[in-house]
Amino acid sequence: MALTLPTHSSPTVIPLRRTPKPTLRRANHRVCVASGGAPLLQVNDLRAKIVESNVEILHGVNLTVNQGEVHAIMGKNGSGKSTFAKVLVGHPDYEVTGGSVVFKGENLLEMEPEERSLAGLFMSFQSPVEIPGVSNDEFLVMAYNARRKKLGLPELGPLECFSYLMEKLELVNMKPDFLNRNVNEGFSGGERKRNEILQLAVLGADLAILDEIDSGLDVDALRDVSNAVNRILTPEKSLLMITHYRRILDLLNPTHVHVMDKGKIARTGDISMVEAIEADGYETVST
Ligand SMILES: Nc1ncnc2c1ncn2[C@@H]1O[C@H](COP(=O)(O)OP(=O)(O)OP(=O)(O)O)[C@@H](O)[C@H]1O
Repeated sequence: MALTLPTHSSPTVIPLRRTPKPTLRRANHRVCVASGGAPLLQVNDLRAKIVESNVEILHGVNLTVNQGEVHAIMGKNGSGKSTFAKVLVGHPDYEVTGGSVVFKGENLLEMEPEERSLAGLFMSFQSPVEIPGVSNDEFLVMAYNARRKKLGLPELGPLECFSYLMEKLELVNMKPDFLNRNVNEGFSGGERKRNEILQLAVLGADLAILDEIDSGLDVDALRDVSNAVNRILTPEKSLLMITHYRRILDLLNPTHVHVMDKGKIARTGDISMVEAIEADGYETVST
């Protein structure tokens, strides 16, 4: 299923950490790639609509994420950030109506949601769902072994799985009791978010998409989650996070910050752009 990589006009930019003033660029302004890793995700003119209503939400998103980069997407409520993330993982509520998405050299849009996950795409949802009747450890072991199989690795037996899961629990600073409980059933909002990061730690991913992982977390939980994400990230792995808040950006140190507006990436810059947003709102950075 390998495809020729398409040309694209994604907003790859050089992070300007020493620039004293906020850096704002038009999304279609093409400059050099900063982090220099191989392209991992290439989104070109992606358009998508809600299946039920036929309303188009994404009106031509362009974005390139290279290996080792940390991207943050910000933007007003309702600008299309979560829709973009959900379209990337193949959520059935949306239909792609145009454009292309290449992930690790393959056409992502041709893959079923499960194939996308096995290929190394992980998404933590804004509101993680419960899976009644399935314990957290059963779910994690099943998903992890499926990923190992896809990678051509032997499945882990129960004892190996147990020690692997304990190591990951420690990474996320979660109590072992959470393994015996059904996935997210009765979990508080913050516990659900922490559990999402446990899933990421267990499964591993080439690209993790975290949709408002910081919402509803207390300060300690936010620090634990950020520490865990920083420890999971390697020079080959990348992160795409959606957030409204500066605090997580300071902890995860994005290489690129994008502003989504009306279903498009309207601006791309570095973390200094967040200062402008916090001072003057999105009007100064939207189209
Ligand atoms: N399944 C759906 N059914 C109906 N409307 C939808 C659906 N999905 C998205 N929308 C609409 O599409 C628009 C974009 O929603 P989306 O959740 O992507 O915004 P967002 O930028 O993530 O917002 P927020 O910052 O509030 O989380 C909104 O107006 C939303 O109501």
